[in-house]
Amino acid sequence: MENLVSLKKVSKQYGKKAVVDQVDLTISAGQIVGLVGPNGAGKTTCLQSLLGLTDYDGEIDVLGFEPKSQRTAMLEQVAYIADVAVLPKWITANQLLSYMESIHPKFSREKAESFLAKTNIGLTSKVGQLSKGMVVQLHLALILAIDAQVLVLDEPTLGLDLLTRRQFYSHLLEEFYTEEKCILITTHQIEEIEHILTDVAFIQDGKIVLAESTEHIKERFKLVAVSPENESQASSLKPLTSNRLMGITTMLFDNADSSALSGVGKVSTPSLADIFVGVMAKEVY
Ligand SMILES: Nc1ncnc2c1ncn2[C@@H]1O[C@H](COP(=O)(O)OP(=O)(O)OP(=O)(O)O)[C@@H](O)[C@H]1O
Repeated sequence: MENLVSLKKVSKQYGKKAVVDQVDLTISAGQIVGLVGPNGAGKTTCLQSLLGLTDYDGEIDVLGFEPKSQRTAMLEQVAYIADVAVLPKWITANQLLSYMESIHPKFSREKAESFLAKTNIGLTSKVGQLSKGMVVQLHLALILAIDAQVLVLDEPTLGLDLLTRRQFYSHLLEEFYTEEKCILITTHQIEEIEHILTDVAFIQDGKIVLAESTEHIKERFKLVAVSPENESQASSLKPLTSNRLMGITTMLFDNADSSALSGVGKVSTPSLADIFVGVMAKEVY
């Protein structure tokens, strides 16, 4: 697989604090990577570094460009939705399309219009007259109409209702994603994107604490509902976390022997959210 994005030992300090700390990450064509971490973990700073929006130490390569020194050329091939994305209230959808057409060589007005035709946004609608969800849809129409190989999304569905969030991700897969492209996405709502992710990177205190394909991660971690008589035996297998609810103890294991696990209870595959909580707990305690 062709590498589209790579970060090598990337760090960023604010004062004495390293908010991004020696981050290594590569993203290849066809990958949809979730960068997941608690508030203040360094997700946005990582994205800003790879978009050349902030200075950093270390090496970043995006489609052969160095973001710090070749930002303008790089951004012709990279599309980006920021969590603080703001469009001016007075502008109409039509004016926005014309503006994008005039500044971006890879923007297709036809694509944007066909996307907007599936929404309630008219070409004469002003941004100020749209709901929050509609503004995100308008933004998405602009982004999806750019023939970019790399798409970077920072909390793209923040503040949207469940239906609009689902719609956002299905549009993303249908209208943008192909095997030649990659998507890097940060979100707190991991349950909602786990079905579309090919890979996940967990970040805490600026450090990547786990980076794996979702396929491999689900083979590696197991959840076991342990019956009371097997609790001490299960504990000796060193679970990452242990939770008791209505008399049943559920333990999360990382790389434990599968026959030993099936000997102490009912084994199932955890969700990415379960794994995230387990890995973060291990890093904290
Ligand atoms: N301009 C800045 N000056 C000083 N500190 C900053 C600046 N920008 C970010 N930080 C700090 O860097 C750390 C990482 O912030 P960042 O926004 O990257 O986190 P995040 O993982 O995106 O968080 P969230 O999920 O809350 O959006 C935080 O401790 C934040 O306070």
